[in-house]
Amino acid sequence: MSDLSAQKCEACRADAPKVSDEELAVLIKQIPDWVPEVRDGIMQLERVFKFKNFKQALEFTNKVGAMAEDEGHHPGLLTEWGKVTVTWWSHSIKGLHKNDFVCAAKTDDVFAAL
Ligand SMILES: C[C@H](O)[C@H](O)[C@H]1CNC2=NC(N)=NC(=O)C2=N1
Repeated sequence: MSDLSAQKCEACRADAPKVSDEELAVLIKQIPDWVPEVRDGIMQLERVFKFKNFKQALEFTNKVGAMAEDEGHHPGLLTEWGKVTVTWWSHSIKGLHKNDFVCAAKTDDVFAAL
């Protein structure tokens, strides 16, 4: 468990600050497999996880979904044969909040524990 994944998501209101470029540079080092990407003008974190078949991909998807419900913070999840694309961003601020880095780290932990 990393320093990030040991944290809990906090309530994120519309006026919460987005992670700055400097903060992003520090945080991303703790989740090196995630790629920051701007989509539809919104900065997001994305990682593709590979599996042997659809069943394993779906099992991972459900575990990430359960973690997200527990945190009250929800990702984009695209489940396909042999892969799941997970995308984290904060809808309320249309960008990245610390919560997204916490949940990306927790997603890594879910994968590592399979
Ligand atoms: C009302 C509810 O708490 C909010 O809509 C939460 C739920 N999950 C969320 N998930 C994400 N990724 N961003 C949000 O802003 C968000 N808001």
